[in-house]
Parts: sequence; C-alpha cells; structure tokens
Amino acid sequence: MFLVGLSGGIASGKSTVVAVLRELGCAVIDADVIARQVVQPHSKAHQQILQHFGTEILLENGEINREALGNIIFSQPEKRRLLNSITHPEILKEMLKQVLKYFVLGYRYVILDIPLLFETRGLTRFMKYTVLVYCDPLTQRERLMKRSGLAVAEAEARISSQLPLDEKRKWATHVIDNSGDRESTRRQVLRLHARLEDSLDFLWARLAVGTALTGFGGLVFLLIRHFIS
Ligand SMILES: Nc1ncnc2c1ncn2[C@@H]1O[C@H](COP(=O)(O)OP(=O)(O)OP(=O)(O)O)[C@@H](O)[C@H]1O
Repeated sequence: MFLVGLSGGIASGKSTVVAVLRELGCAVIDADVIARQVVQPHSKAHQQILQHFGTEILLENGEINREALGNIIFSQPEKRRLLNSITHPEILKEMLKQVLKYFVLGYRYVILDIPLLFETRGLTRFMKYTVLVYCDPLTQRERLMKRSGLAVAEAEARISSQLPLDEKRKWATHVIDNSGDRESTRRQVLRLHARLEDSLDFLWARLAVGTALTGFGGLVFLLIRHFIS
C-alpha cells in the first residue's frame, strides 16, 4: 500500500474531487474531520487545551469554540505552536490507525486529504504521490464568492492569505485541473485512479510487512523449538 496526499486551495474543488474518489470506493482519510474528532470533550487533547487556554474557549455544550481558539492563535504565534504541539500528535496517531485499517483491508493506496499538505513539508515525505486540486485564479475567486457569499475584496483577501496554487503546483506529482466543468474533473479523477490502481508501488509495503512477519514467525518458531527441546 502507498499514501497519496491530496490538497488544494480555498474553493479549488477538493471536496468535489474527494466525492468522486469516494464514489469509486477509494480509501480517503480526511484530516479536517480527524482534527475535529481529537478535540472532542473527554479526549486527551481537549483536556490539555483547557489546561492551557482556559474555560473561556468552551462552547456551552462543552465543545471547543474553534472560532475563539482560532482568533487567539491567529495573533499569538507561540500559542499556535502550543496548540499544534497538543493536537498534531493526536491527529497523526488517528491517521496512522486509519492507514493501518485500510492496509489490513487490502487497499492498494490511501488518500490523505490534508488542507495544509504543501505548507507542511514534513508531511509530503510520507507520501508516494501528491495531488493538487488546481483551479485558475479567476474561477477560484468566482466560485468562492458564489459559495460563501463574499464580495471581490473579501474573496481575494482569503485567497491571498494562502500559498498560491501556482506555487503548490510545483510541489505536486499530479495535478487535477478543476477550472473546467465537473465532467472534465471527473474524467481526470477516473484517469488518476486507474493509474494509481495499476501502479505496483503497493507491493513494496506488502513485501516489507510480509518479510517482517516471516522473520518474526521464524524467530518465534526457533524460540519455541529451543525451549521445548
Ligand atoms: N468544476 C466545477 N464547476 C462548477 N462549480 C464547481 C466545480 N467544482 C467545484 N465547484 C463549486 O465550487 C465551490 C467550491 O468547491 P469545493 O467545495 O469542492 O472546494 P473545496 O476546495 O473543497 O473548498 P474549501 O476547502 O474552501 O471548503 C462549491 O460551491 C462547488 O459546488
């Protein structure tokens, strides 16, 4: 099995692409969903966040007020680092669990949908391939304005607060251009899926685990034979 990182920019079409991949039966791990799960009440991260940020960042139902927390870390970089040091290990642990689940289930590849994949260089090291869901700047702005009911200036401000898609494009091994209609995007996703399914890269992980299990089994066998003889 191998890992494929997927990312894009605001309103570039990640959800649209992921919907097609899920429809094809692909294994997709959504980092955003996991980031929400790991801070649910009674979790380790929830308790640590409370310890460091106080009860004022709680909603009435006990959940973390993401907007309030977002405002704090936006203006205080050291708080952002603190929050990341609490949540990132938990997110990675959960992702790893899900990757293992899909490995056991026999999937050839797993897609990790990670919003800041290209900004977090350390992560791309673990990906065999990286996919950028691209959209030309004008279309991206138009779709964002329509979807979120924003004025031109607001949409531009949100887009320019991110690393430009043309910059991310340089880092991606595959690009899905979602500037056209949905059908064109769908065709590109089908082609990409076919290529990834046909790739023999998945064999390396199976071979490595197979070799390790055989080695471990052999060791156990030798130990048993040693102790009963
Ligand atoms: N090919 C397309 N043609 C027309 N509209 C599209 C197309 N792709 C996406 N859209 C629309 O553009 C908007 C953004 O798409 P989508 O939600 O897939 O992007 P996203 O990258 O997941 O966004 P975000 O990360 O900001 O939530 C949505 O309203 C969606 O319906």
